[in-house]
Amino acid sequence: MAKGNTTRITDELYGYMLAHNPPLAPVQRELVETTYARLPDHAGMQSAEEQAPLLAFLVRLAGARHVVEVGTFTGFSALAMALALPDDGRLIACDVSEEWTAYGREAWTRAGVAHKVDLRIAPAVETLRAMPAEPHIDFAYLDADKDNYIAYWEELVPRMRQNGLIAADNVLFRGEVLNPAATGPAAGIQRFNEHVRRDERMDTVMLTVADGLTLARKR
Ligand SMILES: C[S@@+](CC[C@H](N)C(=O)[O-])C[C@H]1O[C@@H](n2cnc3c(N)ncnc32)[C@H](O)[C@@H]1O
Repeated sequence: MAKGNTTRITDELYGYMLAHNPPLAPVQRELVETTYARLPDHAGMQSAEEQAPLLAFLVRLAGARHVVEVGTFTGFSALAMALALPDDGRLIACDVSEEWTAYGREAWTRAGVAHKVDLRIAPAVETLRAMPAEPHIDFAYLDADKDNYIAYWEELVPRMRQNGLIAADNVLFRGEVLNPAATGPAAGIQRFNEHVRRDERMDTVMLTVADGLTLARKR
């Protein structure tokens, strides 16, 4: 075992970690359960439970008012960020699915945060390109189609204000990043990770949170 790789995350230890995080609000828990009950074939796309308090923490740490999410699905990560935003904060949530994001709309309304979420149904590259070009985004969460991660990154980075944060999900892609013959989304993540590593506009750190999470700060 490599030095530093000291703690194997068993199910029991994972449960311990969750139990020592802020608990999900009932509306968050219900959204997780509804997603798994209604969309069992797709629910694995939902961000991991511990990412909800982490995203809320990062939104608050960044003092964010302008947040962008690329990949909303049934709205779990958007709900966590919207709950953490101040009342005049705005989250632009990008997705292509009316069907999946409808679950999110319902949960955001029940949570009393729907007024903070501006859902844009369109390919996310188009939504990002239509946003003001100057640096104004405080926090961005990247969690959509992996082949386009570099395109999303290139639209986001110039629009991030100094010290603004980007969190990119699935950067370990269930370990497939190690596969030299990887194709499809895994290869997209491999290219993205190399691209990010060389980007001198941002400070970056890759973490073994959930399926791998890269955090980046605009210099
Ligand atoms: C991994 S899921 C997002 C999970 C979500 N962040 C959550 O925690 O529940 C990826 C989402 O990206 C969306 N997506 C895929 N291609 C897209 C594109 N070109 N533009 C915008 N959204 C896209 C899918 O519809 C899907 O809802």
